[in-house]
Amino acid sequence: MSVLKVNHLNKNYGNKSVLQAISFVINEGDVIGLVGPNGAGKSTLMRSILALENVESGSVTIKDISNRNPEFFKYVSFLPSDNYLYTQLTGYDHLAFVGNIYNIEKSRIDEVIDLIGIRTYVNQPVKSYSYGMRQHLLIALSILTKPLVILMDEPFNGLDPTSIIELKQLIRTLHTQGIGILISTHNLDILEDLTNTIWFIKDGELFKNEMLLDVNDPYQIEVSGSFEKTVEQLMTDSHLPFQVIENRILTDPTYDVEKYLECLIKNGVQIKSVNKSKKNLEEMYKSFYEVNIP
Ligand SMILES: Nc1ncnc2c1ncn2[C@@H]1O[C@H](COP(=O)(O)OP(=O)(O)OP(=O)(O)O)[C@@H](O)[C@H]1O
Repeated sequence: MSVLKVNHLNKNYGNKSVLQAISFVINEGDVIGLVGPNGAGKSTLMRSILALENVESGSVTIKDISNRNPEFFKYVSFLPSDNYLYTQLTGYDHLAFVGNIYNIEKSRIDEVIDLIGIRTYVNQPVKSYSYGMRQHLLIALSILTKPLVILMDEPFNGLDPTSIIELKQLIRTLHTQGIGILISTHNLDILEDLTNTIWFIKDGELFKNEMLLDVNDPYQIEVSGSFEKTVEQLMTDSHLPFQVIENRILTDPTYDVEKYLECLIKNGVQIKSVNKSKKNLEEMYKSFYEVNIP
């Protein structure tokens, strides 16, 4: 079910168009990676969704409630890349403050403290927190209201490997609870681990990854079982170009995949699966943004 709807958003800074007719929908449980080079407009998009920017045109709604209506913020929360915390106050003060605004029970605050694992320091002033501890508090604040959608701007920055693993796990848990998550990050490896849905921003336009799947990508044929000749030998005999990686054969996209299958089946090789081989995200990024590294 669709939750957040962004319709035809346009945003300029002076004469410069930063967002151009951006439209999309975030559905329940979506985990979407938002990728683009520095200055591409990722933060501007998030800030525009949250009505922190005046946009030229377009609309943003959740459950048909506009982002111009304060009720919108019951359902959407933001994990900012900048650390907006009051250093004299404790972590608990922050949670209680937000809890007060939204009438949240103390038991929910306790639940979140344990879920995010900040119990040992939540009563200390934020000025004594490390960067990672502050990030954990921001994450706790972002889920306190049980939002339907969370926007995360560079959530992995400054986290140690343990915290990265924990945050990835938390994102997976939020996903299973049906929360839609839009994550802006430069960390392609982490993103690739979390989701297949990657959106690229380029020159103010949004490109969804479905558009980037290349019809010329090779197939991967996974095989199993024992056979007289090695798979390498079979492929060589068939004069079909191929690569073998463990028990997977990568086809040459200029040849029909059926030819490979015919040859394998004829020789008694068991086919476990046939998939379009997805380029890894770094390769997709390089080809989309025309990054040439000699
Ligand atoms: N307040 C502002 N006034 C004028 N131009 C701005 C302002 N904020 C952002 N911009 C410009 O808008 C464009 C998009 O910036 P934005 O911060 O959204 O990019 P980003 O993709 O989040 O970049 P990064 O990966 O570096 O965080 C950039 O060209 C930037 O210079």
